[in-house]
Amino acid sequence: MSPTMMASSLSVFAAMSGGRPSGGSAVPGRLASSGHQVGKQSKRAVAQPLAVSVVTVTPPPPVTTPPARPVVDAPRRRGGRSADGGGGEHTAWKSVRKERWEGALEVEGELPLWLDGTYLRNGPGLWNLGDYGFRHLFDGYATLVRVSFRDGRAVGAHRQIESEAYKAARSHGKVCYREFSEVPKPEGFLSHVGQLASLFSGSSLTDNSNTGVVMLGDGRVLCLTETIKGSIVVDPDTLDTIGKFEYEDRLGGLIHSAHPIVTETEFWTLIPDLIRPGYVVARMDAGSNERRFVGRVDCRGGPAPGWVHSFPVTDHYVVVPEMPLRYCAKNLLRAEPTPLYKFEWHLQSGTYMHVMCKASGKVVASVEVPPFVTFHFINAYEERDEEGRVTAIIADCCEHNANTSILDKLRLQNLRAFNGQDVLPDARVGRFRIPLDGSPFGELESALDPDQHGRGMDMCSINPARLGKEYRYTYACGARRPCNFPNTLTKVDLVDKTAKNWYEEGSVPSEPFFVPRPGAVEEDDGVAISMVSAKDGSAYALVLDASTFQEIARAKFPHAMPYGLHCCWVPRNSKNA
Ligand SMILES: CC(=O)/C=C/C=C(C)/C=C/C1=C(C)CCCC1(C)C
Ligand SMILES: CC(/C=C/C=O)=C\C=C\C=O
Ligand SMILES: [Fe+2]
Repeated sequence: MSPTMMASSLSVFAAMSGGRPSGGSAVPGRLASSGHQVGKQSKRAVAQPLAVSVVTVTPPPPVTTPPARPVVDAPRRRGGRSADGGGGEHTAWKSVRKERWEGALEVEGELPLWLDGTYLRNGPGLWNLGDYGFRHLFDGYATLVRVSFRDGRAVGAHRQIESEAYKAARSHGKVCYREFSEVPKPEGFLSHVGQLASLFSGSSLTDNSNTGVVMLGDGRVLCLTETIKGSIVVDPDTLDTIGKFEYEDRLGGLIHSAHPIVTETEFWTLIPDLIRPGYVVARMDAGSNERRFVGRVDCRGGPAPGWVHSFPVTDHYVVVPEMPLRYCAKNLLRAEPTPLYKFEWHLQSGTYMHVMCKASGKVVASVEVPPFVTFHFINAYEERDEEGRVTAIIADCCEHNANTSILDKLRLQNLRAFNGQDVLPDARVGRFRIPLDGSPFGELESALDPDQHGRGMDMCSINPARLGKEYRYTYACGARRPCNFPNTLTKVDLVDKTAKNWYEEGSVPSEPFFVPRPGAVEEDDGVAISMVSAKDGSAYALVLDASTFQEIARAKFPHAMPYGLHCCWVPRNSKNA
């Protein structure tokens, strides 16, 4: 690729800074259209549509399971066959077998009567197209799961999100957009040129919103990934894909943090700027589609901003992390994945934490910290002295001991290949202290002995009432060794520095999502809900008492369910009800 082409391709990854486009003229929200190039190119391919099973709505228990019809679960040419000694792959890593399903769930135990609303979980649940298997956990097409609780009963459902990327793959039987590691195969020189052109505009990037699901302050439910075009509005009851969430502003950028901070009144996001390395901090009011520029953080290291899958806020500040695991424009354009996919490890460039005042947009601290690797920040809060002055920001994250190998461990081949060996890299609750007195350095330490949670730590939640405030508990996935993936649920007490753990042999639990009891005063008064893929191929929503961390009930799906990522809670009395 010529330097000119590379420069123009970079421009589409620039976020507007200070209200002006930085280094490029593109307004990517406009350019990222329906993937015209992809459609044209795909016409030549032999259409290989995926079979789609019909929706099944079953009455309350007893539940009869309709015969599962494999739609997309065929032998892989790539992506790895079972290497678990012949017992078959764990269903956590097998593609969802039905396009959509709904039905009553059999409940074991007693669901609390106050639990009245809908738990939603998003995640990459479909990793196969015909006989082609995807490479990485993060590549899968989004599967949205719903468990609605009322009067001690539970109804479950799941459905594929109808992103452009998924619909194109379904009609053409192949990957048509750039996913986390998968890239559409070029068909000859001309289409290769077309691909480069579409990359420059951003139109070849995926809108496969397979990562998060959030309820905005106005009740709209949004599924998200790291591409801005992959912000998709869904109906939490039918799981219908309603349409794209259009950001009605000129902030630009093609990628953003997968985890905005969402409250009843606002939405905070980070938009990395790959041209002039930095981050734009933006805020959107509930009920609006317009992000407003708040401020900009310039990177202190280079050559690109650090990956910002998530970031934390306090009541008055936004914390902007600058990890040595940085975006890499060259890798974004490659056809084949590199060991760190779209990223590069730049230890020598330094590691920083920046703090921006929410009200003024001014950077009030920028400190160097020890290197770290995280996907997920847990929470942050303001440390104050006796006079009530803020002296420092405390920020906690699920920290992978500055080791990027976790990305490789999340390749499907590795996840499917568990043979009893302990191969999950150690992780911990990393606690940053960022002084606000102008000191150049911040601290990073383990918040508790990582052995308390088996040295596994990711996929965290907190009581939303403690967002940005001093807090005591986080719920996350931990480990019982040996394992190749977090296989426990853990409740971490950051004051006592202890953890309570839930474990069931061979089970793969997903993020334990905290739902507060209405009217609760205590921070841990509520439940933690996790979807579990069990060793025997069954799947259920596990409801733990968040205080004791003991099981209260499980609501069983009549069929297997794959692993999934993040969740949200839609209370029955929300604007959606
Ligand atoms: C599931 C999860 O945690 C992360 C998903 C990340 C994705 C899908 C990232 C996708 C990207 C592209 C498709 C191109 C631009 C770079 C990058 C943000 C990595
Ligand atoms: C599932 C995961 C990490 C597990 C490792 O311990 C990370 C998911 C990241 C995206 O949301
Ligand atoms: Fe995430």
